[in-house]
Amino acid sequence: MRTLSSVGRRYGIGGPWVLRGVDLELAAGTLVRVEGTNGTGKSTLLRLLAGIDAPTEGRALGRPRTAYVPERFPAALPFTAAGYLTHLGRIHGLSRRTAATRAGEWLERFGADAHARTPLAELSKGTSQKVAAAQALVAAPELLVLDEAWTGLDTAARAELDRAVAERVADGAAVVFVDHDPRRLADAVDTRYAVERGGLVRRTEAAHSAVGPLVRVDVVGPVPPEGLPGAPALTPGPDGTHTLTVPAAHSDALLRALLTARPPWHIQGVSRP
Ligand SMILES: Nc1ncnc2c1ncn2[C@@H]1O[C@H](COP(=O)(O)OP(=O)(O)OP(=O)(O)O)[C@@H](O)[C@H]1O
Repeated sequence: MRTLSSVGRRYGIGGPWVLRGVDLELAAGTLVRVEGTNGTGKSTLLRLLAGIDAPTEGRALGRPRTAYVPERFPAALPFTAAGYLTHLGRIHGLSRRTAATRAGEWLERFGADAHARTPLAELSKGTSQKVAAAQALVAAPELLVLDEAWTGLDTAARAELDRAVAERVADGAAVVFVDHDPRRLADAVDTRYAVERGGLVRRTEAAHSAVGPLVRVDVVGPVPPEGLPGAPALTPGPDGTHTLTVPAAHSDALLRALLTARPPWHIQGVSRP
């Protein structure tokens, strides 16, 4: 339904390649997680998949009806929350009445119905993030691309977005997401990819939840090397700290690798997440 074929992307003439030689075929009715350390090109990949950016080389094929939630939602548009969602629904081909009904339903599902008539520019960050999620769901897209769409949502809205994703997949859509929580939708993910050194690596091991309990390791050190045991999910923290999360079966090997790394790592703590 959407395919990237030998895709490369760089910004500016002669700039470094952010992605190169990327092949990816999205299938209908699948949930795909994209991982990778900070700045590796996850957002770039998602924008290419969503079709709001074009490859510098290679080809992006397939034109499913697509919706996208960016990392930062451009909220400074002259609409109320409900007006904006209705407008987007109309752009996607819904009748005015259906668009307005769906807009109301999604605002309610995300717990933002009290702000239906609030101008976008006056919404709190959390509510704006709810509108960002709602705008992507209003027209039941065939391809849904979520770039850290859970960030900034309250617990209930995060759970609602999990449900909405599961519904889209059950309805035959492809959903691609990036999220810092390694457990996000772990039971439901069909395929995981990591963006590494400009390429895309398919993760073959099962999703974390399927391999038992997780271990969390808090470390301070340089940017983590690639290829650590257990393919840990990485969350950067303040002041050079990182949190690595791996299946418990890989934690001893991971700790050994961190302790013997050059330059060395300082392990601050090991816990159950
Ligand atoms: N519009 C742009 N113009 C110039 N450089 C860009 C642009 N967008 C991204 N980049 C660069 O491309 C590289 C990859 O960025 P990208 O945002 O895709 O990574 P990411 O993995 O999503 O990062 P993060 O985890 O921090 O969101 C970075 O070096 C970034 O500075």
